[in-house]
Amino acid sequence: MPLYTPTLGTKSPVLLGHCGRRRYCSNRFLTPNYVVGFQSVSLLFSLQPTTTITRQNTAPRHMNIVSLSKFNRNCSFSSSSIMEDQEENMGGFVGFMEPKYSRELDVAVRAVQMACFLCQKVQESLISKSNGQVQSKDDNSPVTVADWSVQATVSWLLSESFGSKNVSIVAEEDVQSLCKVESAGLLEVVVKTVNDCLAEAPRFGLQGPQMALGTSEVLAAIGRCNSNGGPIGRFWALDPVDGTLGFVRGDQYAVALALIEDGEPVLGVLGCPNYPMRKEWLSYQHRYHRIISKLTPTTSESWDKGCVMYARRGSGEAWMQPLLQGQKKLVWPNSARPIQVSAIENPALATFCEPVEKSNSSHSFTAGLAHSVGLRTAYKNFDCRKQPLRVYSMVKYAAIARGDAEIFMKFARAGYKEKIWDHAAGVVIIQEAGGVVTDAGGRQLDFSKGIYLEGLDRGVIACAGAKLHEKIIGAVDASWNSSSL
Ligand SMILES: Nc1ncnc2c1ncn2[C@@H]1O[C@H](COP(=O)(O)O)[C@@H](OP(=O)(O)O)[C@H]1O
Ligand SMILES: [Mg+2]
Repeated sequence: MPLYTPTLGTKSPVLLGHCGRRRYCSNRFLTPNYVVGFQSVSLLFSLQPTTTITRQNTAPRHMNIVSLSKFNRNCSFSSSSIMEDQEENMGGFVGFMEPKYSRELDVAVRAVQMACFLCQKVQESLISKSNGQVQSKDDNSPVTVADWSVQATVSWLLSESFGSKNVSIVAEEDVQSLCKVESAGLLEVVVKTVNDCLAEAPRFGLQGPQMALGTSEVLAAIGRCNSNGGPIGRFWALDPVDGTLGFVRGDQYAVALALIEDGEPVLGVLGCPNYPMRKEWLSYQHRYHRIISKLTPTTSESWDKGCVMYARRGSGEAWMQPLLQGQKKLVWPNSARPIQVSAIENPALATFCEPVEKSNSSHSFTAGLAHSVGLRTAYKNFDCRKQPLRVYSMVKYAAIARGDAEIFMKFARAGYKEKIWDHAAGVVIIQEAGGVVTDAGGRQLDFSKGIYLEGLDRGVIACAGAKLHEKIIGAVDASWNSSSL
C-alpha cells in the first residue's frame, strides 16, 4: 500500500485517522468517538473499527488520538510512529490512513503558502514604492511580476514533487508575451523573484532547486502550464493572482490552486494574504487595515496574518491555516482549524457579497435580487450607506466558506465566459464547508469543457445552505426576463 511521508522535517507521519464527514480529530473539535492509537500498529489493527475509547486529557505524549468511528475504505495505513507536534490538530489530512490526494493536498497547500509569501513581498514593494500609482497588467508592471512569478514557482514545485511528466496545469498566463524582446527587463525580475522565493522552499517543507533557476528553466515552468483541461484525466487549475485589481490597489486578492480529475475539482486551495480576521474589515481598503493594525495590538488572529483555506472533495471538511510569518518554519498542521459555512437560513439575516467592479457583475441586478428576497447588506467603509460586501477575487468564496457571508452572486455581462481557475478551488472549499455552489439554473459548474465554464446558466450563486440557495434561484427566475442582462 502506498505510504505517505510528510515532506517536512525528519519526523515520521502522523497517526491520526480521518473518518468521513465532520469527524475530524482535533483537540478543539473533538467528536464523541475516539480511540487511542499506539505506536504499535498491530495493537491498533487488533481494535475493531467500532471500538470507542473516550479521549483522556492525560493521554501520554507518545500516544495519539485516532478516530476509528468509520474507516474510509480508500485509506491506507502507515506503520510509522507519532509526531508529537502534530498531535494537536491534523489540518485536513493524516499519515496513518492516507485518503486519496493527501500528498497532492500537502504539496498544494505548501506551494500556495509560498506563492502568498511571494505576493506579499511584491505587493509590499508596490505599495511602498509607487504610492498607489501602478501600471496595468499589460504594461510589464509589478503585478505582472507577481503573476508570472507565482505561476513559475507553483509549476516548478508541482513538477518537482510529482514529476513533470505527471503534471498538467491550466493557468492564466501564457509564456509568449514574456519571451518578447521588449519583456527582457520584466523577465529578469521574474527570474529573480522566483529564485528568491524558491530559496525559501525548505522553510515551507518543500525542496527548492540546488542551484538558482536560469531564465530558460523559469520560462519552461511557465510554459508547462499550457494544458487545455478537459473531461478526462488529471490537471491543476491555477490562478496565480486572482483579483488583479485588488492586488494593485493593495486590497484583497487570492492565489487559487485546484486539482481537477475527470472534469471534477477534487482539491481546492485558496491563499488569501490579506484576508482579515474580522469580516467588517473585508470592505475596507488596505490602508485602513494598516491604520487599524497600528491601533489594535497584533494577535495570532490579527487581520494581517492572511490564511490558506483548503478542502478535499468528499471529506466533508474544509480547513484554514494562517500564512507563515517571518522566518518561521511550516510545521504541519500549522495551527489549522476547520471552517464551516454560516448556519443562517433567513435572508433577512444574511449578508451577500459580490465583485467590487460592476463591469464584472451587474450590481443593479443583484440589488434587485437582494431586495426581492429581503437580504440584509453590509456597511461599507465609514459612510454607513447600505451596501453588499464587495470584495475582490475569490476571497468571496473564502468569506462564504468561513461563515463571514451567506451568499455570493456573480452575474457577468452577456458573452463573458467564466474561466475555470476563477472558481474551481472556491467551489470545493465551499461545498466541503457545507455550502452550495451552482449556476443560476441550479446546475453544478462544469469544469470538464476546457478552460471555460461552458454552458453556465446566467451566473454563479454560492450559498451557505440549500434554503437560501433555493430562494436566490427562485428570485433570479422571477426577475431575469425583466433585467437588462
Ligand atoms: N468582464 C468581466 N466579467 C466578469 N468577470 C471578469 C471580467 N473581466 C475579468 N473577470 C474576471 O474576474 C476576476 C476578478 O474577480 P472579481 O471581480 O470578483 O475580483 C478576474 O480575475 P483576475 O483578476 O485573476 O484576472 C477575471 O478572471
Ligand atoms: Mg482570476
